[in-house]
Amino acid sequence: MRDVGTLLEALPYIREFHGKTVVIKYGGAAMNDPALREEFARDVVLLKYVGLNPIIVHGGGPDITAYMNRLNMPVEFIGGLRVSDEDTVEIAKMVLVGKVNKDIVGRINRHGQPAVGLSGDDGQLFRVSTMLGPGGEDIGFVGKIDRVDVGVLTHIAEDYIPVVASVGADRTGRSHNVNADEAAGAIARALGAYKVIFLTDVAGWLRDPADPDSVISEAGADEVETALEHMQGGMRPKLQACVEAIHGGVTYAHIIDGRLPHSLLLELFTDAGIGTKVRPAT
Ligand SMILES: Nc1ncnc2c1ncn2[C@@H]1O[C@H](COP(=O)(O)OP(=O)(O)O)[C@@H](O)[C@H]1O
Ligand SMILES: CC(=O)N[C@@H](CCC(=O)OP(=O)(O)O)C(=O)O
Repeated sequence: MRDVGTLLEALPYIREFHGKTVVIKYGGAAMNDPALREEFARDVVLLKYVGLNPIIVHGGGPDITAYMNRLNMPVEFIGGLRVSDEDTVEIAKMVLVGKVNKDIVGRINRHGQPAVGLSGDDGQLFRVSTMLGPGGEDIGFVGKIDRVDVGVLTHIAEDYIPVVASVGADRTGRSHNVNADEAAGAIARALGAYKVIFLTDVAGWLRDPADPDSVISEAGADEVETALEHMQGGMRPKLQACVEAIHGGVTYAHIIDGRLPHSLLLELFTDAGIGTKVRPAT
């Protein structure tokens, strides 16, 4: 009975989300654990089967750091963004496009839906300009997405699940490393997505980062903007991306715990939402 109850609980959500675009930022723990990687791919395939239009944007920061360590390269983050010289961008591109992207595409394919991997360069999906750190610091070739070619994504999404790696070039063709949260927010905004969902390695946005039980379950974009004035670390680009997505017309942005098996399905299809939900300002 419990199983059929779960299905019945999901039905109104399946109806609500049918045909809607959901941008999913895949990163954190859900990406590092092989069993969770497999479950994530299966969940995404299920979303496509029940009529949603999932667009995947992935990170891979820990993998980039691991390769930089192997090469004895210095690793530095400012405000959650990796300081990126030319060599760092090259490593980020190799790891994200060559390794992580293909792993995700392969898994989704194997679960029964064809996926296509893209970076900002493919079909000129997006163009970037060099951005500064939160205090106006020079952080190298870190890109902010200026323009997304929505046509490329909508075209591909008709038949495939797009899987986007967050590297792209500026108008002169110079490659930049883009934080994957920023990329997901910009893509959700450009597409006018219904939702953008960030999977990460904590339970959500925590009132006290040292207290895992202090999840803020719901916040307006205005409250998030105020908090951003004093925030550092990996949650910063995520919340920034939530605000930008909401300002761009995305209805809801969610930050959820990727360590929890099937967190994506729980967030979308059950009454008890998980993590942090960011809504338009009230
Ligand atoms: N207020 C906060 N709430 C939650 N996490 C925070 C907060 N402040 C800083 N963080 C840090 O942000 C991290 C998540 O960002 P990040 O490591 O970039 O994740 P991902 O790889 O999923 O993009 C958390 O593991 C935590 O260490
Ligand atoms: C500029 C910048 O910070 N780029 C990120 C890109 C990957 C990423 O965002 O990965 P996660 O989502 O797993 O953190 C980086 O180099 O780590």
